[in-house]
Amino acid sequence: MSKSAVLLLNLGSPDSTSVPDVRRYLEEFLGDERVIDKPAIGFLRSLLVKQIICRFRAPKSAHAYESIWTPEGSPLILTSKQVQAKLQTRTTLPVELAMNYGNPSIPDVLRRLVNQGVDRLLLFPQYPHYAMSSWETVVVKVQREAAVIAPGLKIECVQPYYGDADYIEALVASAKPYLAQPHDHLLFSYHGIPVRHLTKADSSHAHCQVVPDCCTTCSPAHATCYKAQVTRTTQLFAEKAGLKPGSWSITFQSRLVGEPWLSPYTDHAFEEMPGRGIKRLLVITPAFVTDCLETLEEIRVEGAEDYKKAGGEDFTHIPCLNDQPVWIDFLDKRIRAWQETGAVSA
Ligand SMILES: C=CC1=C(C)c2cc3[nH]c(cc4nc(cc5[nH]c(cc1n2)c(C)c5CCC(=O)O)C(CCC(=O)O)=C4C)c(C)c3C=C
Ligand SMILES: [Fe+2]
Ligand SMILES: [Fe+2]
Repeated sequence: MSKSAVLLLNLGSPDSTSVPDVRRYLEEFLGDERVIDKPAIGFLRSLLVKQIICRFRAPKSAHAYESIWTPEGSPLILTSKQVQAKLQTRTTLPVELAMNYGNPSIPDVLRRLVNQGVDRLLLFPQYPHYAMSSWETVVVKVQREAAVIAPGLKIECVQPYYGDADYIEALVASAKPYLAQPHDHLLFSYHGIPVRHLTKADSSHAHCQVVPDCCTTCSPAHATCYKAQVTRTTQLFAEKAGLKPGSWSITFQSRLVGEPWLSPYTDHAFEEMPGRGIKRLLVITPAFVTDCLETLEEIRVEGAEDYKKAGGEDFTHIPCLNDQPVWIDFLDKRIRAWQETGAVSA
């Protein structure tokens, strides 16, 4: 008899905030050829990542992690485990959790599933949008590891759900109490990626950044276009929440130096918005379903500080979906649809 299971996937965190642990984590993460994909020659990339980026970045990142760390560890891992536990109370299928980098690791979880006799697995990336550096890399990693550890395992994968009506409904419901507060503007701050990753993901090389208004002009390229997908999430949110035109905008955060990343940049917006009369700001971060370093430190701590320094008065970050009932409902509904009909998209 066939035995199915579900695997929740997210990015991962270092094991601790010590500089060696953070450096090891960054080396694994940034050493991924789908995250930092230049230079193309493997050993040159490894040299760049290990010797230059991680060496200098690790102490700064360790310090940032210290500011958000909980007594039980990384907020991203802790919340992901809470989601796993809550979801497990809703379904008879085993629900597992793995991180692309660090622990719980993909090979460890695959071994456990094989020992339980699981032969059909639903991957559920905790990323609403496709990006080579997030959705694609974690799915490819599971497939690559499974080919060795669990060659008989049938793997299926929930497709990016950036436009799924249930996902938008969950996001709007979670934001509702904050939208009811007096505010001047709602900023959608998405994790950035290098612009080059967009054009690389467009296999036609004839749409993204070529066609005017490429992200709102219908194209098969949108199946792998991060910018088109975050634009769609935002438009659908604005419609569902009844936002007034001009009362919201999109920016991109968390860029590294060295090449152009998606713009406008979130940190620039925090600095210039108060000068335009935006004194009460709401920030939502839908690229992350779980609060993590990038939301808790970069937005809630650093962002609020920069915004207030520039003359802003009131700054609120709307928490990610985390383990809120609306998010568990969404995950549960998609898992049931797969169990009943094999559907991996809405
Ligand atoms: C080339 C660099 C990076 C790309 C491309 C990138 C894309 C990307 N990342 C996420 C989600 C998360 N990123 C997180 C942290 C983080 N991201 C980068 C770099 C790139 N990300 C770095 C160096 C770090 C580590 C922290 C730091 O040193 O600043 C996190 C948080 C992890 C945590 O432990 O809390 C998440 C989540 C997505 C969705 C994405 C592409 C869209
Ligand atoms: Fe990132
Ligand atoms: Fe586009």
